[in-house]
Order: sequence, then C-alpha cells, then structure tokens
Amino acid sequence: MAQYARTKGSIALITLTNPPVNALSAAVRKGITEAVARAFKDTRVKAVVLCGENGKFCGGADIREFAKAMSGPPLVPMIHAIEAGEKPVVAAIEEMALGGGLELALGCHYRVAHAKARLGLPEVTLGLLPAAGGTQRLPRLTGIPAALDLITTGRHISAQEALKLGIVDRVTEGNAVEAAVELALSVVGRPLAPRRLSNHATPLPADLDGVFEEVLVQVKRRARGAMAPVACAKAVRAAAELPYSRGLECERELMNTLFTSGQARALQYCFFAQRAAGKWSLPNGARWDNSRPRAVHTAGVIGLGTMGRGIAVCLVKAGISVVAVETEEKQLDSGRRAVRGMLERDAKRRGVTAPLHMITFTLSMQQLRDVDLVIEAVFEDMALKKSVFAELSRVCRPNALLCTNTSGLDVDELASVTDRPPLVVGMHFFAPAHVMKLLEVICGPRSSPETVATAMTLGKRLGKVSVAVGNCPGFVGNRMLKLYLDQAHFLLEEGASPEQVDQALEEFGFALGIFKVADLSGLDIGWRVRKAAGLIGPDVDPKFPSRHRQGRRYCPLPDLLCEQGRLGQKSGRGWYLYDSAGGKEARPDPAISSFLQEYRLRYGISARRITEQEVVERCVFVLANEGFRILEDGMAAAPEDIDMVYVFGYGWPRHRGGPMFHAAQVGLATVLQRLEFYHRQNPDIPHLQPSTLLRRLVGARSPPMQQWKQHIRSINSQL
Ligand SMILES: CCCCCCC/C=C/C(=O)SCCNC(=O)CCNC(=O)[C@H](O)C(C)(C)COP(=O)(O)OP(=O)(O)OC[C@H]1O[C@@H](n2cnc3c(N)ncnc32)[C@H](O)[C@@H]1OP(=O)(O)O
Repeated sequence: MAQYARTKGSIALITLTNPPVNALSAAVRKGITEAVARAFKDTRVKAVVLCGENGKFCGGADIREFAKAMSGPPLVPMIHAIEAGEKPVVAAIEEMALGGGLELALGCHYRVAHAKARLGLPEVTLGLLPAAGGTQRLPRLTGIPAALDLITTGRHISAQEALKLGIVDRVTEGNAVEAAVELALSVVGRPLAPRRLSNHATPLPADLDGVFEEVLVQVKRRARGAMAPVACAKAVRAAAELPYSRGLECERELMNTLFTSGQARALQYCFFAQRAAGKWSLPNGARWDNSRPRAVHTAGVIGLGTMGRGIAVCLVKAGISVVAVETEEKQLDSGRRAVRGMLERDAKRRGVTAPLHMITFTLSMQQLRDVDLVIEAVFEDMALKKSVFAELSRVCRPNALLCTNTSGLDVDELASVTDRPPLVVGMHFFAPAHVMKLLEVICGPRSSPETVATAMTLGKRLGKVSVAVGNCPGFVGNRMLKLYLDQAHFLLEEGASPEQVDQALEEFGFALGIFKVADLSGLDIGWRVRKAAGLIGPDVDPKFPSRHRQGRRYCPLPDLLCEQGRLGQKSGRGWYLYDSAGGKEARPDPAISSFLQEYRLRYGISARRITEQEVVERCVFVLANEGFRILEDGMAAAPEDIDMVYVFGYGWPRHRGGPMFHAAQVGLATVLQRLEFYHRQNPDIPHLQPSTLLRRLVGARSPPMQQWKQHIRSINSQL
C-alpha cells in the first residue's frame, strides 16, 4: 500500500507502507501507481516526495512473490511513469534503498539519503538482476566500472559512498523526509529532462573490453558456475552499447532466463533459510521469541591459537571487552601480536582507530573473575578441556556463561565437570573465526534457554549466521564432513587423483576442492581425531595398514601421508605440492601419483576410470544422506539449518542451496537410486546405504522440504 498526503501546500508525500521493509508487493506497486497519478493530476501539487513508513525507504521487490504468479502493476512501467512525469519527484531514502527500492529511487528526479542509509542492488545475491531498469540507469549515472561493481557484487554502500558516486544528490544527518521536501520545493519549475537518467548517455571507460574481461574473470572466481553475475555484466554491457530502450529489452531477456532458473530458486531459498535459522526452539518450549538473552559486555577467551585469536578479534570488533588468556609467555606474546595486527589492519581498512584498549592479555585465569561469558578455545582434547572447565567453575562469577569452541567433543561431558551445567553451551566457530560466517551453537541436554538465547544472539552480534544444533560427535557440520572426506579418500583408492576429485567439486561450485581444503586446514587435524577415536594405534600394521576398521571400510591414505610429514600447506607438501612451507599455490605432485599407484598395487586394487559424475554424486549425496539421518536423530531442527551450516561453514556453493536443497532439486528418487547403486558397488561403506528417512520420503512421493519432518516416525529433538 501507499499513503497519500499533501504537505507545505504544494508537495504530495507518498509513503510506502508494507512493514517490515516496505517491500514492493503488488499492493504497494498499485498504491504507488495510483498515488503518483493522483499527484500528477492535482494542480495544487507542484512536486512529489516518495518515502517509506517507519523510517525505512524500501527493501526492494517482495521476494516472497517470486515463487507465485506475478500480479499487480509491473515495476518497469511504474518507474517510467514517475521519470516521465512533468513534476519533480524526490526520493527520501531512510535506512535502506535496496534492489527494486533503489531502482525506484533512480527513476525519481532527485534523491536525498539519511547519513546512516544503505543503498545497493543485491538482486545478484538472489540469482537475479536489477530488472526494473537498474542495469540501464545506474551505468548512465555512475559510469560503467562503478555500476559493474555494485550490480555484479550486490554489495550495500553507505550514503556517503552513494554521494561520491553521484547516486544521491544530498546526504543529511537530520530528517531525510524533511530534507527531501525542502529540496522538492527548491526545484519546482526547473527543467526535468536532464534529471531523467534514461535520457543520459552512458559515460564509457577508455578500455571498455578490458573492463568487462576483468569483471568476468572476477565474477567467475567469486562464484564459479553462478549465472546471475555473468548476466548482470551482460546487461551493463548493453547499457554501454545500446540505446536505453534496447538496453531495457536486453535486461528483460536476461532476467527471463534467470527468473525461473534453479539457481535463483536456490539463492532465494538461502535468503529465507538464513533468517529461519535464527528462529530456534527447544523441546521444552523455549524459543527465540520467548527466551531473553543475557547482555554480554565482557568476555574471556582461553587459548590464543588460530581459533582463539579470531574469536577475540570478532568479540572486540563487536564492542565487547575481552580478557585473553594463555598458559605460557611465548604463546601469549605471539597471540598478542597476531590479534593486535588483525585489529590494526581491519581498522586501517575501515579508516578508524583500532580498539586495542578493549583487549587485555594475561597468563592468569583469575583475570576472568568478572567476565559475563568465557569462550574456551584450547587444543581439541577432552581431558585438557575438562581441566579448563573445572578451573573456570572455580574462577568465574557463578552466573557467568561457559562456552566451548570444540569442533566435535561432547559438550555435556564438559558441562558435567562444572558447577553450572545449565550455563554451558557450545559455540563452534569456523577458521578463520573473524572471517567465516557460521556459528554452530551446540545445545547440550542441560543448556538453559537463556544460555542458548545468549549464544545465538551473541553470534548475530558478531555478524555470524548462528545455527542451533544438537550435541552429537562432530555436531552437524563435521559429522557430515567426515563422510564426505571418506568418499574422497575412497575415490583415490579406486583410481582418482586428488586434482581430479577437486576439479569435479570445483566445477560443481565449491570454492575449493576437498583435498585443497584438507591441505589448507592441515592433515594432522584429522590424524589426531582418528587417533583419539581409536582408529589408529599400536595394533595397526605399519607396513600394511588394514583397509577395514571398526567394522567398515577405512582408507589409511591420509595417515600414510602424515607419517611422511606431508601435513598440507604448512609443511609445503600434502595432497599437493607447494613452493615452500606455508605456500598457497597448489600444484599436482608426481610423487602423490606414484604413491597412489604403489598403494593400489600393494593392496591389489586395479585402478578404474572415475567420472566427474561419480565424484560429485558420491561426495554430495553422502552429505545429504547423513543430513537425513541428522534430522531423524533430532540433531538439527530442519533441513534449512543443515543447508545453512554447509553454505556458511563449508564452502558449499550458495547457488546450489545446500546439500538438502540440492537433493530435493535433483529429485529424492534419483538420489535414492544413485545411493543404492553406489552402495551395491561398495557394500562395506555403510554411509552409502540410503537412510530410512530418504526411503520414506521417496515412498511418500517426495514431498516438499517443509513437509519432510512430518515423515520422521518419532521426532526426538536433541536441541
Ligand atoms: C519478472 C519480474 C521482474 C521483477 C523486477 C525485479 C527487480 C527487483 C528485484 C528486487 O528488488 S529483489 C529484492 C532486493 N532486495 C534485497 O535483496 C533486500 C533483502 N533484504 C535484506 O537484505 C534485509 O532484509 C534488509 C532489508 C537489509 C533488512 O535487514 P534486517 O536484518 O533488518 O532484517 P531481516 O531479518 O533481514 O528482514 C526482516 C524481515 O523482512 C523480510 N524481508 C526483507 N527483505 C524482504 C524483501 N525484499 N521481500 C520480502 N521480504 C523481505 C525478511 O524475510 C524478514 O522476514 P521474517 O523472516 O522476519 O519473516
């Protein structure tokens, strides 16, 4: 809807009314169309101001409408009518002008923004392009390079940056609607033709081809296989080469291809799934909207290894005072240098002063006595963590929350050594913790609603996507990762090379193949976990290590690599070869190829040709299969949560929605049939055996994802 009012005698004030973000639903488009026509007709009205209710201009087209048949007045002619009008129209941009909201503002003759407003064309993040004339008007206003940047990345910019780029005419610290009314009064009677962006010629850079080539390289690197950024670049190219009306046709054609694509569906699914993940609930009825989180002003971080450093940086950047604890002077010193360096670099990038005063470094746990919450990030060893938690019980205030950054250990076992099990929760960050968006919040069986609410809210404050998960080995992410890695290792035994597996996964869209990721993380991490799980030990024959352990197929290849000192990037050699220890450029290593050949010979395995299809299906379907088991076990509340863990924590290509969404898109019956096929070929790999839930869903004719949980016999939520 849109409200119409007259102010200052001659200004029509049109207010978009569709909380929470005044999205351009059919009703809003109808309201604007009618209100603008009314203002243009009313002879008392000399100029028009467009604004949004509740201090928010507009969050763009209504994304929920994309899944339905479109109705109501379309955006393009509505915006054209505004631009072509004979009375000046000024957009008053408060808080946000995003997507269709900014396109609407670009159709206005003037734009005023509040200093705190954010502007952008994020359609690309939804698998679309700014198809309400945005790809044609913005380049005419800012020039090609800036428009390409904004449209292909979808990034939000500040009002100040928008002013520099010429996207807004004025920025105000005061009331943007009043400033817009003032501007509207001052421009009455001025010629409007120069203010109509569709009339402008697009300013062209000297090396047009070079600019586009460079952008295409960048977009392909950022999101391999994603269609929308490429289509966005093509549409902007049309603005460079064609008159406005033909450019608009090109924009529409490109949008038509994107609009019904699987990628757009996946990206829009991710938008809503990300927001749904924050809406947690526990079996006792506690929920995100009835549990009050505690305020967190001060926090302790124990352990200044890679994880602890990143966590400390996140906390400080969120305005939380931190006490960072190490056990030895040397580690404390190197941790202090690293954390300060990260804070200084970040501050320099943002042109602010580094908040170094907000963190103190100490060797004494006693310094944690007054903090609101502690995050333990010591070495992944249950005995060590237990001793830390017992000590924290003694040192911290009785109501301080105790959190562990364990990546897979039993949170309840840790809680049991404390004097406050309800105040213990897992906060599993992903490396590097100040960069990665995912936070798994592990709800132990005794974690209180207030504790869960505090951890989830703190995650959001740190800029993370917090997902509540149950307390099982590996939680959601690493429980699934183990099986994904196993498949990759088995494929090496059967005839594939690390680079072949990685290439197939990267073609699928993963930012990095699994073997490159393993090298980056360090192969010794998994080695240690396998030792702790009793899979490696003195009874393993060092010359001929068994390929069956604990009743199932086991691949000793990564252990053999570690025994050779090939630990990944840090040692300059892993599944790949690097220039030096710490090198980043992965090169195929002929030594690995010979190593694999010898291994196959030793075990009598005849290498077979493995297709890209097999690599992707085995790696990706095994993830979804375990996801179904996780749902049955009650360790995740919904398939959307599992997908968000993979998208934000494991480099899963967002335009494929997540492993569960992907399984639904491929077709559950196909996934079932392919898993059965691979399991028949590999009966000693139990995780290739289709899960009960998958079978049941296929039996029920593959219902939509929202109905999957209804097919779990007895839901026993472990959250
Ligand atoms: C052939 C058809 C041609 C059509 C032409 C199409 C051209 C234009 C396309 C577009 O405009 S696509 C949409 C572009 N806009 C965006 O991508 C913005 C999306 N929203 C956001 O980034 C954020 O929500 C926000 C606006 C920055 C606000 O963030 P905040 O953290 O304050 O709140 P949220 O929790 O994210 O959102 C609150 C609530 O609002 C819902 N919502 C937000 N934006 C939209 C939207 N554009 N459409 C529908 N719903 C939206 C969001 O889902 C939340 O709802 P609940 O989860 O609470 O129910």
